Amino acid sequence: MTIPAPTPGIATPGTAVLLVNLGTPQAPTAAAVKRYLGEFLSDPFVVQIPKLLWWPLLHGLILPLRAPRVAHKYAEVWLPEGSPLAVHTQRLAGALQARLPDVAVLHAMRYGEPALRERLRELRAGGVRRVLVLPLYPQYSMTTTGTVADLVARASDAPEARVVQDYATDAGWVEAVAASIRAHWQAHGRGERLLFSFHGLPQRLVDAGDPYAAQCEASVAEIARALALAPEDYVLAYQSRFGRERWLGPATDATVRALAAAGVRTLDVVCPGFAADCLETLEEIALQNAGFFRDAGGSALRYIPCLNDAPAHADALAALARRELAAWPVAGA
Ligand SMILES: C=CC1=C(C)c2cc3[nH]c(cc4nc(cc5[nH]c(cc1n2)c(C)c5CCC(=O)O)C(CCC(=O)O)=C4C)c(C)c3C=C
Ligand SMILES: [Fe+2]
Ligand SMILES: [Fe+2]
Repeated sequence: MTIPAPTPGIATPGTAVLLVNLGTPQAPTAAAVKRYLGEFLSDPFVVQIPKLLWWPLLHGLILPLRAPRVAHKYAEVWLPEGSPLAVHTQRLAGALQARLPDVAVLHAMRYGEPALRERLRELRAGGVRRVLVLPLYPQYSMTTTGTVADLVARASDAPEARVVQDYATDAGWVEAVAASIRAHWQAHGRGERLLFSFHGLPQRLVDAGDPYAAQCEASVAEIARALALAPEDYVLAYQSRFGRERWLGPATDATVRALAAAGVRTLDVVCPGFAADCLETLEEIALQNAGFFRDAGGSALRYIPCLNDAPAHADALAALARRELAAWPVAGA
């Protein structure tokens, strides 16, 4: 880890910005997926089943059955440099560092490597006194941002920390997403319909007060406004259901099939809940759901990539970080 020498500027010396993403396996193999999913699905913020019931089910049934199947899917989207989620997250941190020369910009993962817990320890040991933690989830959920904030709050040997809660309607981020959609239309022509697909969540959590669904709706409303879309131009759906209980709806796969059955031939899909392309976008949307659409009579599902390390994305997040740091009073200053 290199921490830049203190220079006068927007931030006090000893300040860092830490981008945090979910995490991903180290390799597209069943063993690596088992290790990663084991940690992820053992987090009580993600799965709320009592440990005594969940543990045997997870380790006896779910991981042995799911890991080989999911490893095969990872292999289909794996990049020469590694897992797409890891590669794009690391590149985004680099792009942010170039825009914030006065602070150290690093990335970490909530599950797997580089571990958030370890990063916080390293920052403190490296002389960083304040860290702005920026979870790469535009919309807040207790299962994502919530568990990052919980780990940060419990980390005793960490710098003083602030956690960005969400940026679902941040003007810079909204414009970056809208610009990526415009660029896609420019390159490929405009599809008959635009589908906004977000990662799903158990309905039970939304009913208990998780603001995630409301924030997804707010993001869509702002992006639609930026693009001057009419209500009939677009739809919102939720993907990646896991387990048997009811999840937020409508489901992306059912929506894609219904649109094709209703006569839509070209469908554009964007996933504004994901900062970086990953298994859920590159495999589930661009491969699997594209197949569902064709099988139901559609001609082409055209996937619009995540913002990844696009300049407009890095600009928006750098501006967000600058604002957060400027609003953070320095003790004794
Ligand atoms: C109870 C299960 C899950 C909840 C709740 C959940 C919420 C949630 N997840 C993301 C973002 C990502 N999830 C990803 C993969 C993934 N998610 C789950 C389960 C839950 N997610 C599983 C089991 C998996 C692994 C893949 C699989 O086995 O199907 C990823 C991709 C990771 C990668 O390596 O590419 C992301 C990103 C959000 C935003 C969210 C709540 C809003
Ligand atoms: Fe997930
Ligand atoms: Fe999935």
